[in-house]
Amino acid sequence: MYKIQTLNNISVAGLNRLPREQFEVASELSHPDAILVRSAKMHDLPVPASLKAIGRAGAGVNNIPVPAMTERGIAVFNAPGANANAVKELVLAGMLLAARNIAQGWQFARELEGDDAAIGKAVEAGKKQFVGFELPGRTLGVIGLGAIGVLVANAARALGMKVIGFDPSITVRSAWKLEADVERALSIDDLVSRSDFMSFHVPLTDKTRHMINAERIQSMRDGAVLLNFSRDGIIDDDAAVTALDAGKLYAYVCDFPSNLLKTHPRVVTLPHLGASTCEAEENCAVMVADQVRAYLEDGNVSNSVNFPEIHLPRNGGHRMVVVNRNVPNMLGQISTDLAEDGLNIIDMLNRSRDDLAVTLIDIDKPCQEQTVQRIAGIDGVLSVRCLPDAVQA
Ligand SMILES: NC(=O)c1ccc[n+]([C@@H]2O[C@H](COP(=O)([O-])OP(=O)(O)OC[C@H]3O[C@@H](n4cnc5c(N)ncnc54)[C@H](O)[C@@H]3O)[C@@H](O)[C@H]2O)c1
Ligand SMILES: O=C(O)CC[C@@H](O)C(=O)O
Repeated sequence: MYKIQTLNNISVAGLNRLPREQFEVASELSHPDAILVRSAKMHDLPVPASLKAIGRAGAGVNNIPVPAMTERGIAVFNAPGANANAVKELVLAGMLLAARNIAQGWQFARELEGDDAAIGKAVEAGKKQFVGFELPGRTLGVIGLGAIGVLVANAARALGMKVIGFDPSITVRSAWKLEADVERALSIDDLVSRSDFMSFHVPLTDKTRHMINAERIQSMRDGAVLLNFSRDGIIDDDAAVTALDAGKLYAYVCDFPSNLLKTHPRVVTLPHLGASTCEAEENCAVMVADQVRAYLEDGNVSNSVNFPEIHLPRNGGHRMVVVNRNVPNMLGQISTDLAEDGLNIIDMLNRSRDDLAVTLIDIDKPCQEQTVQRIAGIDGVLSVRCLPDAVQA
């Protein structure tokens, strides 16, 4: 029985991928084999010695101390692309909210008083303050052309906007999906100086924090609109508010409210709703539940942010999963220990990523605790476990 701890509400569709006969799933339990999480911050949480995997039911992993998990041989999975359409739709809504002053107009309408004749009169007198502008012909700059950025760029093209994008590490997969007439910006500075709207779809890292600051805002077109559905911290909010107050920026739409932003007349903040659709919540939960299950049951790895992709079909034998540093002679030492315990390797696969390697070894006899201890004692081995035998179909 594997134990799975949930730190946030995880869609039932995902939890249903973990059958109750094999998985105990609860928000409070001791010695979890895996944790499923959405946005809960894990940086200051103790890490149980039993933990083998973390499944992030979403895209961003800045709430998880990934390097520390790697150091302990714990796999971290996310759900790439599973909520991208949900975010894209909210970004499109955000552009319209800003361009048509929808939030401000709605607030005005909610505060109207008097009988309907009085309201009608106030509407006609007041509406001129909410005159907006249309999207076709305007330029959208998209920073980060991954799962979300590509969808946003293509949707904006379909709305008649000119689109320029910047992503120095764009994948071939994303490049194939991108509409051919999305123009490549030479740099962030090039992009910000030519855009009417800017939308950010990058992870929050030390390199992307405050990627938009006072200096970059000064080089923007007058009346530009910023959209941040990525992470709190990508934009320097103090600089954005100063520029809004000075009339340099037209509007700021973001998914991360704060005391500074929440009541500003030119800011629309939403309570981190980017991925909050039934479809996205289900997609993310199903994807990470399947990935965590595959890793716990078979050692196979898909969509990890710190482990290499590795897939070895179960063709009999008793499987051992070794996570080790990617240094010379690890396989030599592991196979020597197996041989000394009289175990024969019938299948083996080793994959590495950066400083870490995963080795799946199928051996001819059930593995003993003493063998696990010997291999765990090899300098550079981060974790070892023997898996229950696969259920034969
Ligand atoms: N508001 C929400 O609810 C919500 C939902 C999903 C994702 N997000 C955020 O959006 C981010 C992007 O999600 P995604 O699914 O598109 O991820 P992704 O990994 O598919 O794409 C991220 C892209 O950013 C690019 N990138 C990284 N650093 C860059 C830089 N300095 N300049 C330009 N490009 C850079 C990468 O090359 C990659 O192509 C996530 O990391 C997460 O923080 C927010
Ligand atoms: O789980 C959520 O609601 C937010 C997820 C989002 O921030 C992400 O990075 O995928």
